[in-house]
Amino acid sequence: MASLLKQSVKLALVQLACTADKAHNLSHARSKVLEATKRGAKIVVLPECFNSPYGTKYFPQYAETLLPSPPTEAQSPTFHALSKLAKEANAYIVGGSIPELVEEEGSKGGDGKDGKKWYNTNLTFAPNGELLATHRKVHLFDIDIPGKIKFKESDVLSPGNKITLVDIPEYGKIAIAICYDIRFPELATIAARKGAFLLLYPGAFNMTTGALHWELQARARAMDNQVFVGLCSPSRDMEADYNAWGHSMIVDPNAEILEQLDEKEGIVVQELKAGRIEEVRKGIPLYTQRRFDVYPDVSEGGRFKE
Ligand SMILES: O=C(O)CCC(=O)C(=O)O
Repeated sequence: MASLLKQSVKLALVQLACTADKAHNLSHARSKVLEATKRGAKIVVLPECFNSPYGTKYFPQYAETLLPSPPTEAQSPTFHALSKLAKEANAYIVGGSIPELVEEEGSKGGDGKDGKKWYNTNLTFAPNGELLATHRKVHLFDIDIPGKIKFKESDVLSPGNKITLVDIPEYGKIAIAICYDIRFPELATIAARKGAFLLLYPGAFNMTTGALHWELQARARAMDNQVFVGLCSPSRDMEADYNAWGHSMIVDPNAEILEQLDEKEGIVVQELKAGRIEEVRKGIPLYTQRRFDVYPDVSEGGRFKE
């Protein structure tokens, strides 16, 4: 059987200390990505909102315009910094996420936003500096756990509307989604059934749900789908408004944690081995045991019939 991951590859997750200074965040990200590629990484991931603080009040302030693509340097310094960096590092850069602004001319939606829409958007670049894919966070982080945490991204952000699968010719397909997206297993399952060997989630869980669900979600998505999973967080800053959980980690297709950081800044680098997915799937052959005569294949748009 052909290996889903065509050849072994080193994956790096950069758990970056993100500040309120965008220019600093970009140059700091550059030095950490170059550190990762010196260690042999060929795919390097940055965290959610790596160029800004995380919080609804910050999204409009830090947002960049990405369309029409390519944007000018003034419209999106981050687009250009990542594109240059991918070339310099000679690696695929999965650029975490940034707040994106889309202005629809002449449209005033009556929502007080004057035709402006903001998204939480990933940009992924190839080693030649070309933009390979964008993913706008599909599931917005709206939660309210009394006495613990209340967050409502949808106060400001609009949701994306697609599953993002990126075909990397030398390695195979990777899926990119953002943070809260991990809580929706259908998205992961569809990506895996469409042939992804790796699910990547730039994310910034918090002190409440991080402790409860971060590792569990990572291992669950790997276990359900028998693929590699990478979660990349900012490091924790107790002086910031939002305290990220950290604990970036890479999980293998058998749901074993290959490496996990603590809350401090750091880099995870691990080799994803070609053939490992097939080895795990041979041992526990879920892929040939599914019962699409009993329940539908969500990756084929099947509907449940009673
Ligand atoms: O799902 C969670 O508990 C946290 C999600 C989150 O922090 C985010 O989507 O940014």
